Amino acid sequence: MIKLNNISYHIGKQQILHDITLSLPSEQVIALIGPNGAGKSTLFSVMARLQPLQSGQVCFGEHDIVSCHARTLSKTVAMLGQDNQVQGRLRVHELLMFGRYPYHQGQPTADDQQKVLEIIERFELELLADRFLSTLSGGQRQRVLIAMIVCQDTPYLLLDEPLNNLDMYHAGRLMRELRELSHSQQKTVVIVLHDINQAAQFADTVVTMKEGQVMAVGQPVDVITQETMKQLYNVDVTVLNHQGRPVIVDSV
Ligand SMILES: Nc1ncnc2c1ncn2[C@@H]1O[C@H](COP(=O)(O)OP(=O)(O)OP(=O)(O)O)[C@@H](O)[C@H]1O
Repeated sequence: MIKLNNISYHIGKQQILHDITLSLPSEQVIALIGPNGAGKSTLFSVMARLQPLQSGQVCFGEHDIVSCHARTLSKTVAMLGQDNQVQGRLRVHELLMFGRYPYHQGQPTADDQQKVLEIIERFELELLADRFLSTLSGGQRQRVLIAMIVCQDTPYLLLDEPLNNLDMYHAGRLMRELRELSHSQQKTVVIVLHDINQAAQFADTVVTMKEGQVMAVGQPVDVITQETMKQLYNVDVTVLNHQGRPVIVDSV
C-alpha cells in the first residue's frame, strides 16, 4: 500500500499541493487524472524524493521515504518523469542495464543480463536493442525509457504520462503489460493519464486531482462520470458503458 499523509508543497509563496491524504491499494493499476497544472507531476516528484518532502509523510509499504536509505528506495520505487533527457551515446540495451544499477552497482551479473533480455522481449524491443538512443523516434525512445523503469524491478512504479508519443498499438500494449505486471508480478503501478478512456479501460482505481487537491478515489465506473468530467475539465461528455467500464465521448 502507498500511504500519503497530509502532503502539502509550496514553490515560493504558491501552494501547489494542499494537504493530500490518500491510501492507494497494492498490486493495482492506479490512474491519476486531472487537468493541466493540477499538481500530478509535483506529487510524483515528492513521492519519489526528487523534490523535498516539505510536510507530511509518504510510505511505500513499510518504507517511509524520509528514513529510507537511497539504495533501498531505488529498489522500492521507480519513476518515469515527463521530461526525460537521456544523455550520451548509449545503445538501448545499455540504457536498460542502467535500470539494473541498484542491483549490480556497475557490475552486471547473469541475472541482470537475463532481466534485460526478458524486458526486451516483453516490450518488443528486439529490433531496437542495439540501436543508439539518438537514432530513435520519439515514441521508440519513450518505449525504451519505460522499459528501463520496468527493468528496475521495483514493487512500486510511478509513470508520468507514459503514453506520450505512443501510437494506438503501443499505447494499448503498454497498458496491458502494466496490468499484467500489477496482477501477476504484484507491482503497484500509479500512472498519470490524460487519455481518460485508457484510464477507464485499464485502471483498477482512479484518483482525480484538481488545484493541488485530491477530489475523488474509486473504481472507474464510479469516478469517471459526466459530473466528474465537468467538474475536473469543464467539458461536457457523454458516458457510455462497455463491459462494465465507462467510455467517454466528447459531446461538444
Ligand atoms: N518550478 C516551478 N515554479 C513555479 N511553479 C511551478 C513550478 N513547477 C510547477 N509549478 C506549478 O505547479 C502547478 C502544478 O504543476 P504540475 O506540473 O505538478 O501539474 P500537472 O498536474 O502535472 O500538470 P500537467 O498535466 O500539465 O503535466 C502548476 O500550476 C505549475 O505551474
